[in-house]
Amino acid sequence: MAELSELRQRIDQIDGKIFELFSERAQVSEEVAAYKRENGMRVFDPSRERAKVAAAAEAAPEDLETYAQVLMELLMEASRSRQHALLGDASDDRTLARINAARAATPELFPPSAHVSCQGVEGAYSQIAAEKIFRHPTITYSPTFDGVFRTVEQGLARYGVLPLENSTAGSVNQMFDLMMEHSFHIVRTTRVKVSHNLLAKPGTALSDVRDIYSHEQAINQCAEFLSGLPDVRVHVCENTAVAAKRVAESERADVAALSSRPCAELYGLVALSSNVQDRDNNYTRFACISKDLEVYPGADRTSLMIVLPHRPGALYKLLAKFYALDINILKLESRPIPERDFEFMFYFDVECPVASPEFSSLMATIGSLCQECRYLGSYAEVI
Ligand SMILES: O=C(O)C(=O)C[C@]1(C(=O)O)C=C[C@@H](O)C=C1
Repeated sequence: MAELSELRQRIDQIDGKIFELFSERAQVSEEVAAYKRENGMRVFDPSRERAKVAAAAEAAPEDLETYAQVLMELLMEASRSRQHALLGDASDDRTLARINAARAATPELFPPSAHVSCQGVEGAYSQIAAEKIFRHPTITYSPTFDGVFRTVEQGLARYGVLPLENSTAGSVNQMFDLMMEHSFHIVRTTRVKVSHNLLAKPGTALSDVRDIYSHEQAINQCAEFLSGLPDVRVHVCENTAVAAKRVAESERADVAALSSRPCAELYGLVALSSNVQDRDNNYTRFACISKDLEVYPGADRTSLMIVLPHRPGALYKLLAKFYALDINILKLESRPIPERDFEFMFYFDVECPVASPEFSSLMATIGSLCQECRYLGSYAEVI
């Protein structure tokens, strides 16, 4: 049997030849790009690619068919990315044209003040988020998340601020379900440090408390603290500020709310216990939504909602696209699509400056990999 070092030498020689051919292929692909520019042709040619993948499977030994197909797809992925980079914005992709038009029409500066819709009542964490995003927001409150989407959709408020996810409890699933039902764009995101406190009316002792109100996410984030209070019933309500308001307005002296410090002041409550969340590095991310597409300078994140064909490798190919363009995925969430059996919507947040050639290449080609691709916007996150 040959020594491992000898076998590796042979592999190195083969790889050397492969990379020589790979460079040669890239040069020919550049010539194809030039030809396509001259003749007004699109970079992506699906029928040619299908034929190439079939030929790769045919040429490979039977047990290597799938690997050969994947290799061919990756080669063409790299080749297409290169062609897109060379041809720049020559693509006729409509989404890209819409994004570029929005970039040109959006003012340089993010508005310091605006009419903003938030869910809940005064004191909600969404209010804190809105005040981080805008210097002087004029906030109106809607009882539901759906109401915030509608207010923005109908042009009754220019922006809406909605929670997306929490570092301890995960995604706000309802938000991703509502996204499928509404038309909107994302123009900014921010993070708010969340610290929950058990608030009650002055005079209530911790041992008196029988019922606790809060938002589902806050309840999840304080699971350990709540498990230490066995005789207490926990009730879900719209948000943590609503919970505090309900306690303040209650006739009873044995109720409490998991809520924020500002809500204690706002509703005349006192903290029976402070910072009761399971983890101290507890953050919630909020999105600022608008009706029209606005892309401000410095946008380096993009959100997409994608439905993929039900075929082996569909998600893999999409991930390979991000990989080939060196685009980092910040978030990937999947939600079932209502009324479709086990079909899923994939929500992506990716990191890629909107002015980069990689972004143009992504937007010009992503449509070919998806059944549906909805572009939600490109934006910066304010810390
Ligand atoms: O044949 C072409 O039209 C090419 O641009 C080359 C190539 C490839 O790399 O093989 C790249 C992109 C197309 O989608 C199809 C094939």
